[in-house]
Amino acid sequence: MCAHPAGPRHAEVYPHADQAGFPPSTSGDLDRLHAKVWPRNTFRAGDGVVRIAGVDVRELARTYGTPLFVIDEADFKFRCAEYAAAFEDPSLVHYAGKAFLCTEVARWVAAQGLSLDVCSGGELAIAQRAEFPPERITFHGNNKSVAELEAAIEAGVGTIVLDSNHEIARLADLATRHDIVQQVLVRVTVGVEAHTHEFIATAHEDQKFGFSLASGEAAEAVRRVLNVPSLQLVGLHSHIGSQIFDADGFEVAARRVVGLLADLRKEHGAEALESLTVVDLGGGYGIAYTDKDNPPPPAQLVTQIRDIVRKECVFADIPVPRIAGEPGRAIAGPGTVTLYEAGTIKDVVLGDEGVRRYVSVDGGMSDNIRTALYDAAYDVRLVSRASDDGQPDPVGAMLSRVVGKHCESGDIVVRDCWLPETLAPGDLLAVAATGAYCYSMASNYNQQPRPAVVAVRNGEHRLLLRRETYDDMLRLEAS
Ligand SMILES: Cc1ncc(COP(=O)(O)O)c(C=O)c1O
Ligand SMILES: N[C@@H](CCCC[NH3+])C(=O)O
Repeated sequence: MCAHPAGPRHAEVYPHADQAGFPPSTSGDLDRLHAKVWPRNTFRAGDGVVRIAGVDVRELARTYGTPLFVIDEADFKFRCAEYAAAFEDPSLVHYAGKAFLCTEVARWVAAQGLSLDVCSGGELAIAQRAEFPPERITFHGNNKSVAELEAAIEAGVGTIVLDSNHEIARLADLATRHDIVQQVLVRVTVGVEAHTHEFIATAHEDQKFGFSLASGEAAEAVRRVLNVPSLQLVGLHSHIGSQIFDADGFEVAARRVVGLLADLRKEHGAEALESLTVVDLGGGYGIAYTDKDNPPPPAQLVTQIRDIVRKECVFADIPVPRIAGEPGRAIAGPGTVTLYEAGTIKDVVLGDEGVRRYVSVDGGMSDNIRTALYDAAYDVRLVSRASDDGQPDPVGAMLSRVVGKHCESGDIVVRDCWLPETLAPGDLLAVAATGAYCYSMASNYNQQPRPAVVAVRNGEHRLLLRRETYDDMLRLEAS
């Protein structure tokens, strides 16, 4: 064991330590749970063991096994309420179910008065199972199938966001055949380069979503919709990307959408656009994955966006629309952690570059693909005990890499982090802020069953999704 985590040994052995930030200088630092990164109701008790909403993580692991997604229910609901207040009307907040959706979560969202954004027949099926009020459902997607569109109509989905000319034709036909008038939004590609990872930016010209504003496609889509009696245009939509911290991209998007609105009014007149009362600026609100991330509070960002829309509308002399949004990550992400059990631990000597400690856990890229896909950063902590285990000797910190159990060297959960030198197989690790796009992007790679999901609240825990079994996977075998 080294004398002190910040001692010279670490500077020599880990020249690349800056990737994980400075080494923690005390066991307290190693064990710290930064408030902006961890679920609101998480704390490390005097015995060193972490409780989430009053529930001991060891009890969760014993009861449900690991890997395990643990949702702080109150945290999720708090964030729903925060966005409802920021948008000044809960129904204008369309929780993006792609971040994470199961029946119980859909019920929470419904009970909070929020609307729900679904982007597939499968997400719609969960919403229906939860008896989510259909008029508060919005259906998204660049390639909704005819069957999905039909299911949406039959479910009475409130709005469908149109994404292509083929879809306008398909939906017009289906709505006519069902003898209904379907409310729709037109998704506009505003040409914004959002400051985020290339794979999660969605409003630059060269990608698959929406109708281009610059080329006139968006205005042409509106013309088409206005000519179809079975479709009613109720709004314009824009989504610039995901994990965005600053308002600049949203502001440009808002300005361009309002500009289009003004042009449309000139072209078609106020009466023809009477029903067009909503501008939905999508989701994308960023969250803190590590203590280096500083996302603005929802109210601040939403207010900035709303102010821009109002100002632009006054300038263009058009009525101010209702402003809707679609936060997914910002509601589901921060309140969930993934619990893993540490397995094999290897110290790999990197020549002149020191040693890298590989800590393997019992999950990996099958329950969190984000590190491999987007080079995402996460905060990970030992949670089943204090680093020093109550002993007086200071504990060393090892620059570590938390990896999964898959046959893939890119199977990394946390690329660089400091973990106690005393970490041993059987210890529990928790990775913070895994509520969005981890379970929902999970796979069965290497025939790994998907983890269970539990909710914790007021010292109690309950299962939301059970762990997959080998039988669940084998049931697909046709012979
Ligand atoms: C149309 C649309 N709305 C909302 C979201 C949710 O985004 P986020 O989870 O970043 O808030 C997405 C995903 O990026 C999306 O594509
Ligand atoms: N799945 C992405 C975000 C894309 C969201 C859907 N458009 C992520 O994990 O960050």
